[in-house]
Amino acid sequence: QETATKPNVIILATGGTIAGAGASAANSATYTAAKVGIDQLIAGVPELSQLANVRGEQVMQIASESITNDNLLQLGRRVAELADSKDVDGIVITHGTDTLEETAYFLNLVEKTDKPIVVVGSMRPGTAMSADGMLNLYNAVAVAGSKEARGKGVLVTMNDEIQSGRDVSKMMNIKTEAFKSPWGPLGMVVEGKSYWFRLPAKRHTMDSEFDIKNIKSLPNVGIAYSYGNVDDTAYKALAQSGAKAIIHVGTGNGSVSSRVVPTLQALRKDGVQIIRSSHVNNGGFVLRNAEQPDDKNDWVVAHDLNPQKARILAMVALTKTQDSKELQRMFWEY
Ligand SMILES: NC(=O)CC[C@H](N)C(=O)O
Repeated sequence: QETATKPNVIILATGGTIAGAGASAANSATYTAAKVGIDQLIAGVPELSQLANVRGEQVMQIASESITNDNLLQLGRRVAELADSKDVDGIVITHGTDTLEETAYFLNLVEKTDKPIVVVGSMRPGTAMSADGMLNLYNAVAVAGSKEARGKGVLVTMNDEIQSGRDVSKMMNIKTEAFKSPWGPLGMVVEGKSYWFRLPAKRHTMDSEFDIKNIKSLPNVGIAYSYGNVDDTAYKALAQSGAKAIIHVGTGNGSVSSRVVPTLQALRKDGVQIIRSSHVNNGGFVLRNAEQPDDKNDWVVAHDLNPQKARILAMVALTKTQDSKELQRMFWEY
């Protein structure tokens, strides 16, 4: 029943394991993602109605490894429309966990609202023993409906933690404690109540210079992974396929093999932006002019952003500028 005192929370469903179904309760890892519709998901957690007036909308029904830039834009535009509505107090997005961190960071950059936006998934399908989706969704609605969550950027609620959508990453599959941030969670949500401990320091949402309403399309940005004995095949192929920027997934401090350096210098001269990130576990901590002379090569560093998050920021940034110095500024600020 609708009441004036409860917040209005919209759940936008996109698929993933939180909407997954397996053959038996023992199937925690073997199942089909994106099977269950949003109305059924909401009906499965009647306690949601104690937290908020909840309404669901099926935006897509996919496993998140298959998300496209067009899907991202479609979701981003719908979030912006709803955030503009005075009948909406908070937005929850159910999402597959594989690319959840990318979508959360994208929305964190482009949504001009201080209303809570919470992205949530699960590691086990609803049909499994000890399924985690119900509680994760309950926590997401609790946070999205709370006043304290306003203005804190896009959030992710998994495993009782409130994480910043900018920082959080799927660090482990299978485990329900899959999502971690190198800088720690922002808070906890327990029995529908949130407990906050820190705030994001980077620019986001209201304070961002990017706006989904001004983004018509996203440019082609590719990722090339580095390792011992790497050659330049992948970098050249990405450039040939029209990449405007290449995220170099370097070793350690985003270092670049001497076998690849001349190609990356040449690609930059041809107009391709080269952005150095790292493949160390948490995304690393890549500093300018350490390991490689970025000033001389006119390259950019991704700093603490992992490669997939660096790709998101590069795409969004390139809708505004083609200048590598501006790009670098954005990589420090977001
Ligand atoms: N745990 C999950 O959500 C993974 C399922 C699927 N690969 C997806 O990302 O949608």
